[in-house]
This record gives sequence, C-alpha cells and structure tokens, in this order.
Amino acid sequence: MDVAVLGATGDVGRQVCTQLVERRVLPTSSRLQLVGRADGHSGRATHGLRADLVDAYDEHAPLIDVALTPEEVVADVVVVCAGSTAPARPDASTDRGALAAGNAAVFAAYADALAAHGSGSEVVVVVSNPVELGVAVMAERLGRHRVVGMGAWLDTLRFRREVAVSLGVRRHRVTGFVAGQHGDDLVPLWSTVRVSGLDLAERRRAVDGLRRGRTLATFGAEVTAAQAELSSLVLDDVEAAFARIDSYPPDLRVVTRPSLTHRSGAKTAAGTASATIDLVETVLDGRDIVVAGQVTLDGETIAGRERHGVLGVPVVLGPEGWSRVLLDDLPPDEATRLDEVADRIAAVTAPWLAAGAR
Ligand SMILES: NC(=O)c1ccc[n+]([C@@H]2O[C@H](COP(=O)([O-])OP(=O)(O)OC[C@H]3O[C@@H](n4cnc5c(N)ncnc54)[C@H](O)[C@@H]3O)[C@@H](O)[C@H]2O)c1
Repeated sequence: MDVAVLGATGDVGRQVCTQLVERRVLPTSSRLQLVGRADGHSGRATHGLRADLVDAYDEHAPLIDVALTPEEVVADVVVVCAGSTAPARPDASTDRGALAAGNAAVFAAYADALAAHGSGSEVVVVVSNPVELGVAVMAERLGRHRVVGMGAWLDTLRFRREVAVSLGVRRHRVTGFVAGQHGDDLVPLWSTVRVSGLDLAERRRAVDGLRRGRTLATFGAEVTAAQAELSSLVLDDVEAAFARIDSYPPDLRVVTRPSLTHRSGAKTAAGTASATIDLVETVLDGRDIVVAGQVTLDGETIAGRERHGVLGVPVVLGPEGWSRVLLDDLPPDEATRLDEVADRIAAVTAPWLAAGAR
C-alpha cells in the first residue's frame, strides 16, 4: 500500500513523513510520495526532504518519490497537510474566512485531480484546517466514505490523556470519544468514557469528580473565558499560562492546551502527525477499527436526529474508508451541544458546496 502526503514540507507534513518512515508503517516495497508545489521553495524543499529521509532511514525506508502537481498524486492513502494555518504567535489574529477560502481551493484542486486521475478507491485523511471544510469539499468530489478528518481522533486522544492524568492512570486504560468540530467547538462525550478496572459505580463517581458538577450547557462559555484568560497570560508568562491550564478540568484542558501550544510558536506538529499515523495505520492494517473522525453524514441518525453534513463522530474505519457511525443515544447536554456545533459547521461549509449538498 502506498501513501502520499500533500504539503510534505510543511511542519505537519514533514512530521507525518518522518514518523511514517521512522515507525516503519510502510514496508520497504511500498511507496511514500512527497507532494509539494512546483513553485520555487516548495518544489526545491520537497526534493531536499526526500534526500534527507533517505539519508536518515535508508535501511528501512520505503521507496520515496516526489510529485509537484495534483495530477501526479498516486497512492492508496492520501494525507492532506497542504494549506495555510493560523499564525503561531500569541498576539496573532486570524482571518478565518480568508483561511477557509484559501484552503478550500487547495482541497478542491487535489480532490478534482484525484477524481479525474486516481484509482477511485483512495482513502483520504484530512489534516489541514478547517478540517470539516476539507472533508466536505473532498467528500463531495470523491465519495463520502473515502474521506475522514483526523481532528476528532486527535481531540479524542487528548481527552483520554487528560482524563487519565486526572485519574492517575495510564492513557491506555481510558476510552471515550470527542465529537463535534475540531478546536474550540469540540464536544467531549463524557457518557462514552470507560476506565478499565473500574465498575459502573466507581466510574460514575470518578467521572462526576472530574466534571466538578458542570455539564456541557456551560462548556462553550467556559472555553471562551479560558481562552481570554490565557491570551492575557501568554504574552508575559507562557509558563504561567500552561500552569493555569493544569488547574482546569480535563475537557477544558483538551481545548486550551493545544491551542496554547500552537500560539507559543512550537505548534502541534508532532502530536498531530502521531494521531494521523494512527489513522493511516488503521486503513493500511486491513481490519475495521473504531476511531473518531470528521465525516460527511447523509441521513445517519445520531442522538435521535437524522443528520446531514460534516460532523466529528465515532466511526468504523477500515481499508475502504469509514463504513458506519457508532454512537449510542446521548444525554441531553451532549446531544444539544452536538446540534449547535453541527449548525455552526454547516455555516462554515455551505458556501463551498454545490447547492444540493448544503
Ligand atoms: N487537524 C489537526 O489536528 C491539525 C493540527 C495542526 C495543524 N493542522 C493544519 O494542517 C495544515 C498544515 O499545517 P502546518 O503547520 O504544517 O503548516 P505549514 O505552513 O508549516 O505548511 C503548509 C504546507 O502546505 C503547503 N501549501 C500551502 N499552500 C498551498 C497550496 N495553495 N497548494 C498546495 N500546497 C500548499 C506548503 O507548501 C507547506 O508544505 C494547516 O491547515 C493547519 O491548520 C491541523
């Protein structure tokens, strides 16, 4: 199985390529295609990245080649890391509309080329933001089951870690999912949390303790207040800002810690790449595994409502893409926040979709 990484020389793309090779996800007989742009810096750096990876990992590297136009992309799994990102500075403000417009064009260009020249069975993992927009634009052109956004899986891994830290256990003992929209609008599904070794009563006590009497009814306002508080701290004392995050409850930490990490200037490339590779490995593995991902829904019933459009949800992922949503009924606070978030995602994606698909 071959993998192509779009935007291979970007911070996230480079990490994805490096981890794919270093973690030996691809056998030496497979191909890793580094995809850049033909213009000056990107084109040169993509060839340079190939040379660097071969230099570092020659003994176990897959075949590595370079593509500099969307039409040349050939792979079983296509990882989309190309496009602009919010500036990684504490004082930066982002024009989300401009970011979405620029990246929508990137998503459309690669999806059109894949639709015209691809095998018809590539699975696409969208990393670039807005993840939901990438999924909407690419799924419209390639088929909804072949396109999955990785934001919900990254948020899920962060949620499990934050819960585990608060309980004083290792992350692998905690399961549970994050749904919704990647970033401030995520939906922590507390009702899905399970902790191995705890029975129902023990788990309820543990989760109630972690939630401190809060429900998701106030979560959006808490996120806004926490982000404002951190914005005022980060300029003078980033250490104090990270320490402040440690005092938040786990679901608030899931949103704020990566956001501060990005704004600190470090960005979140290593963690993002690691979660992306989980999904790539799942697709390459040949077995169906439950992950969380942003997908385009078309009539699936979730929390008692028939859904259309992009939403982050737990799905079954396998070699042909995602097949179905796996989510039981949700408590009212989770269902309500999921509804609100779904409406906000629809507002972001609608301008970029054909009239019938909105
Ligand atoms: N889903 C997540 O959890 C998550 C996490 C971190 C970053 N991201 C997103 O991933 C994307 C990449 O982030 P980064 O930090 O690597 O950014 P970066 O600026 O370091 O790299 C961007 C890459 O995209 C390429 N690119 C830019 N415009 C392009 C265009 N018009 N056509 C083709 N290629 C183009 C660049 O050449 C570069 O290789 C961003 O959209 C960012 O917001 C997502």
